[in-house]
Amino acid sequence: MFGRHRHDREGEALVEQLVTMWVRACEGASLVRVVDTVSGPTIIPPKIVDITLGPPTILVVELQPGMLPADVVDLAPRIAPHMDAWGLHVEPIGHRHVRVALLDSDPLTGTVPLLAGAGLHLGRDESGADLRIAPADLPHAVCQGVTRSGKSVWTYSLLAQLAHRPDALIAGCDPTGLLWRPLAGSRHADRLASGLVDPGAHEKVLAAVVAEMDDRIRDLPADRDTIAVSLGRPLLFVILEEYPGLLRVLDAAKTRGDDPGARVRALVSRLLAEGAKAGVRVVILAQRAEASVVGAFERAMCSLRISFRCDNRASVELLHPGAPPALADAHTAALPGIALVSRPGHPVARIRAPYIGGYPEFAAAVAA
Ligand SMILES: Nc1ncnc2c1ncn2[C@@H]1O[C@H](COP(=O)(O)OP(=O)(O)OP(=O)(O)O)[C@@H](O)[C@H]1O
Repeated sequence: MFGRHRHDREGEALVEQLVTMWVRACEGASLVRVVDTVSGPTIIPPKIVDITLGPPTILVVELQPGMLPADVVDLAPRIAPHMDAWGLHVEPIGHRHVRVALLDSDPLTGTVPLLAGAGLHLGRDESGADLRIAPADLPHAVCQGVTRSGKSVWTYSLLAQLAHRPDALIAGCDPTGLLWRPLAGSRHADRLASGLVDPGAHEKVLAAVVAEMDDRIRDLPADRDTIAVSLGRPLLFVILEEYPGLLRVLDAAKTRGDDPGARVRALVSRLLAEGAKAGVRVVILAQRAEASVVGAFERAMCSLRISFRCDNRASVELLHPGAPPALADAHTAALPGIALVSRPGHPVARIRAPYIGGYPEFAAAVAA
């Protein structure tokens, strides 16, 4: 029938039990193909073709015609309890099979240390794999999460990894006034605007970065459409901390002849639209990536999207349209540091962000 990697009697009984549970769970969750036969409709669930007893127990499952791996992912929250599992980790194998790991407990419960390495360490997924992206490969990003969800800690880890890289410069706006304090006097300081005492400082910084981007594009050799990142021309990471809050303050200062919020929006739009080829990467941070602030254009430009705990399913769907509803609902109760990540070519995934510590550890890492 199929490979069983524990050949004792107990193993045989377990395998049979798992097959029965799988069939019932798939029937209950409607993960079945219905075929009309002479004796009436017949229900056929995806077929288990291999079982490796764990923990974690791994099933290799052949999908029925018309099914996609994403169908199993979507229904996993309904199937898992009936397989006596906390959850299922589903990975496609080719087009017709999936590997289903039965998880005893949330694999993201433990803290993940920030690990040094070539790419930026952005988190660890449910299979234990670290999500690393080389700085040059990082697309524009948007990160949301309600208060105490772990957004700041994730930002601290990102900045700690960028602060000492000779091929990266940090720029941007921090209306809270805390993020840039440890970078005072550093090589990044010229491009950082902090606090709200002088809201115009944020526009000046963004205008300077846009001017730098224009210079870089103007200087592109005839045979290139993207700049070569070098120590002389490092990547420019434009971090927009609490971007909606900044825009609210600027919009409140709007007068008949002056609209600073519109100008800042226009500068950020230019960075998003043209920055990638000039070595500019934008990271938008918000409690909620509300449509009035992070509109369709901004979302389309930010292909890395990270959501820490959100207050409701609709907030999750702002950045992860098409996420399984059960996953989006469960994310409203996520622990601090646990996020959903969407990026091109990958299904939405749960990760645990690396933990660098609190503000003192961040300040020490950035200043070191
Ligand atoms: N990756 C993580 N691993 C473990 N614990 C974490 C992680 N991220 C955050 N925490 C815990 O959650 C707390 C809140 O995190 P953080 O300050 O980053 O939230 P926040 O979303 O930025 O909230 P606020 O908007 O209020 O600043 C931290 O003090 C820490 O105890």
